[in-house]
Amino acid sequence: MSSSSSIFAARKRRLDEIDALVSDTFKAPAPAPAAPADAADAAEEKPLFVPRRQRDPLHRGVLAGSSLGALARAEADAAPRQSVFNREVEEEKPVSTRRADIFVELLAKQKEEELNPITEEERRRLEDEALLKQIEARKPLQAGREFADGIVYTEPLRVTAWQPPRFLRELSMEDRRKIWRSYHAQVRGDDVPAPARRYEYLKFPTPIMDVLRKRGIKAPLTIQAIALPIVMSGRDMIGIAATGQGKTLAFALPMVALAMEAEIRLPFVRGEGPHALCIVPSKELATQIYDNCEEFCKALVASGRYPQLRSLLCIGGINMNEQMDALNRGVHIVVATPGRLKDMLHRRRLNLDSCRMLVMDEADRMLDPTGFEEDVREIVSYFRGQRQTLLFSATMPPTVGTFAQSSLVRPVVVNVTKSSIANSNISQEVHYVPQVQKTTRLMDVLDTTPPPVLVFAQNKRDVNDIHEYLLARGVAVDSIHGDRSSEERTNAVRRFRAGDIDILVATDVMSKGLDFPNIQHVINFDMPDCIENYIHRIGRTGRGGNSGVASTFINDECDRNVLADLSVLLYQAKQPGNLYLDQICMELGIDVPRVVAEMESADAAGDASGADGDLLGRGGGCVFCGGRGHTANNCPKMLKEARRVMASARASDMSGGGGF
Ligand SMILES: Nc1ncnc2c1ncn2[C@@H]1O[C@H](COP(=O)(O)OP(=O)(O)OP(=O)(O)O)[C@@H](O)[C@H]1O
Repeated sequence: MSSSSSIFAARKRRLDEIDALVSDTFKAPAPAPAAPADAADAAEEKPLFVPRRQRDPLHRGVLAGSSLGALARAEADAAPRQSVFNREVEEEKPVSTRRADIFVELLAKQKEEELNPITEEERRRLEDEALLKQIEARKPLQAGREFADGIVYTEPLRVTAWQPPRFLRELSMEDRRKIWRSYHAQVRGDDVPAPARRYEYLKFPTPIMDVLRKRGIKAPLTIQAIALPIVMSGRDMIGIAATGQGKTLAFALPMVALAMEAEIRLPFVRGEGPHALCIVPSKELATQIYDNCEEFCKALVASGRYPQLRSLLCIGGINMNEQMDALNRGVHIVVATPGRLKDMLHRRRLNLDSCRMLVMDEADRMLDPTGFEEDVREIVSYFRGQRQTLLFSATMPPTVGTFAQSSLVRPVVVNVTKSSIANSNISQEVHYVPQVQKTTRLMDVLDTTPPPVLVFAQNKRDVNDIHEYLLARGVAVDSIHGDRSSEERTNAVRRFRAGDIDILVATDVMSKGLDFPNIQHVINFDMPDCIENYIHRIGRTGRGGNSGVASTFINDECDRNVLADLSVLLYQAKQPGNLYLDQICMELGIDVPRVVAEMESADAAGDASGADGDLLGRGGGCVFCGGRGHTANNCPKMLKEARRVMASARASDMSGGGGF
């Protein structure tokens, strides 16, 4: 197929999808039960109740940065600004009609493009630019008081008195750049502290050094060597490093150090704290980080030379009454998932009045408008003073990274993934497996490596089916997904960690941040719906310098754009290709070697330009999900989100409330 006809075919498909969405929107809701005559009269007199969030055109663009968001925002911007006291009364259009307007406009725009084509490249550039503008225009994360008083911080907050040893302080900027280059790291920001090649340079107390030694940790890994001096100096930071590269210590150690220094300076009285807050997307990850911090806190107090530090695990499913003692005495460190933390803040069981460090691990998920952004906004609104903000992740799509940067104070961005975002310790295999043969093929692939093995599937039902299938064959297996109780999830993780089971089957709930000792093999029973999740999933193996295998089943049911992303990723990571992936790329008109060459030359140009390049990958690929085999125009994640937003809008229209 020629490339222009394949582009046309792709466009046609997209038009069809949009047509389907539009016709879905117009679909009449199920007829309501007939109302009594007088009730019907009353309904005619009173305007229908429309929730406030639905009245606000911005909320219809909850999918910030999407075409939907763009159109909704454009609509909001175009509207004349009116004083609260001098407001024209406008006839309110029914919500569903307004939403339909957006789609009609979107459709018209697409059709016009069909009639007056611009070059593919030009169109992509314009769309990406518009998308990034939308993201940049998003309100930064702010505490309530900052918002009310218009406070803008311009200088970083010195949260500890720590300073680097003199010889590091005196290193010239040029020498610092040389060291970063020797680490293959890209570092951007002004006046960035020099990296520390040894833990001794970081001056952590002896009990902390003893714990590191006990864990077999001798020298800082790259992200730790670069990030720790930056974080300890009080700078806001975005740290991007491939999975399993030791990001946790880069923020856990400073959290403990900050809490320790604060407690020594001014001991807590009842009900105070925390000094440091870490929020993450899953309970399992929160537990893992909490355990990490606890080990350091316990070692400090056990030495008899340091005061006791109390940390709190704040996740759903945990009985907070059991932690009342710690809460009453004041907690120094809180590790939380957003839902439970919001609840604790609402009920004033916890406050952030003295919190000076905010950490988000898996930050792209935390700040993604389709993830936890709204929750994070609410949590940040509880802060009462300036804080140091640290964002860590293995992936950072440009839209999220750009927004994140806008919410930090003179941030330093550290990217140690270089051009290859896939972890090179992982051997990646891709198998074409028809849907009906997947389970039998799973047994074959399982036989190729020793346990422990993690199997990922997209749907909870598939996870249950695989679990039962393996159990029936006498395999020591357990499973995790969102519908299993907290207790079942905790047990499964504990048994897998302890080696009581060989195989854990899970949805993506387990794909981010979890660190199991020495996983040999990750099997993707299906291809995830975006390339970021693929990177996180396979990153459960090949961690901390170990090697591992990742096997992925693909077939005609997979999203072709995600397969194109995978093809680029494999080529970039110098992994064996796959004929089926090659064929997909050919059909989509994607020249994989050229895409990779362009990415590498953009990286090289960034390196050569020194301190002011862009580390958030805006040089190519999809600005919405970071995939390199497609652009925002045909981003599967965006399309999926559009469908989700439409479905929830329909549901709320039908129930008469809720909003997005
Ligand atoms: N300096 C070090 N030397 C050796 N091993 C280390 C070092 N630092 C961390 N590790 C080990 O590396 C493994 C991965 O660390 P960690 O979980 O922090 O990775 P990560 O970058 O956060 O990964 P992910 O992106 O998946 O969350 C852990 O088992 C950890 O104990």
